[in-house]
Amino acid sequence: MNNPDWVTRWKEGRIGFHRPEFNESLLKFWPQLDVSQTQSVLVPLCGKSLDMIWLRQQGLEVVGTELVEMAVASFYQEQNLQPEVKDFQTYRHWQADDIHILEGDFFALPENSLQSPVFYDRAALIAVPSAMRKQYVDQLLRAAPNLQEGLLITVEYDQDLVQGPPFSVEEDEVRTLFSPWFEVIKLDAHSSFASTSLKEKGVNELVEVVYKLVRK
Ligand SMILES: C[S@@+](CC[C@H](N)C(=O)[O-])C[C@H]1O[C@@H](n2cnc3c(N)ncnc32)[C@H](O)[C@@H]1O
Repeated sequence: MNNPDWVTRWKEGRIGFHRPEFNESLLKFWPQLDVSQTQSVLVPLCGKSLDMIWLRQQGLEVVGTELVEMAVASFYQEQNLQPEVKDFQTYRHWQADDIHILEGDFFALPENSLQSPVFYDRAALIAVPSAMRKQYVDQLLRAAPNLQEGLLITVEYDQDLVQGPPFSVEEDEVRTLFSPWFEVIKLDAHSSFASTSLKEKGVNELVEVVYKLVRK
């Protein structure tokens, strides 16, 4: 995972993954999670996703993690929130209105530093190159060992047409990665929009796949 590339992408505005509306699958499938007792949700590799606003509107504390300062600053600015910012050893903690973002390398977050019992992964796993995906899942559980449930949204398309990210992550791989810890339940698969940059490279259609993960 090349961190300078992400900084450059944000600087140059190459953020086709960012959506100006809430994710429809989040709205549709979040109620299928058993979140009635949950107070906090983890959003790894959160960018400036509006989905954090929707999750906050459900009464949850939101804890995002994001590498790029510009993404974090833009999130709070665009939401007219004035964050408090504190420096810790491996990350900077931003927070306003119970939306916390840990700015820094997700892979460097200390063990047990995240307490949320639920996570929401949209375009996080699929942003990670294949060689690092096991490390991503290991680190998710190392930093947030109390995770009990998650909603995971991936994409599948012909990876021969274009290098990711986003990477196409097939169901078999999702099962291999998560099934040591979670029951993997496929909730939905539907065709979805391809960003302009993917379309330019010949990807006209991709399938968005939604999974519910329940800790074993
Ligand atoms: C494809 S985007 C998805 C953002 C968000 N989940 C969304 O749905 O809009 C992936 C995000 O992960 C961030 N990122 C990449 N590597 C990271 C790392 N090692 N630690 C934390 N964030 C990272 C990028 O800066 C980018 O904002």
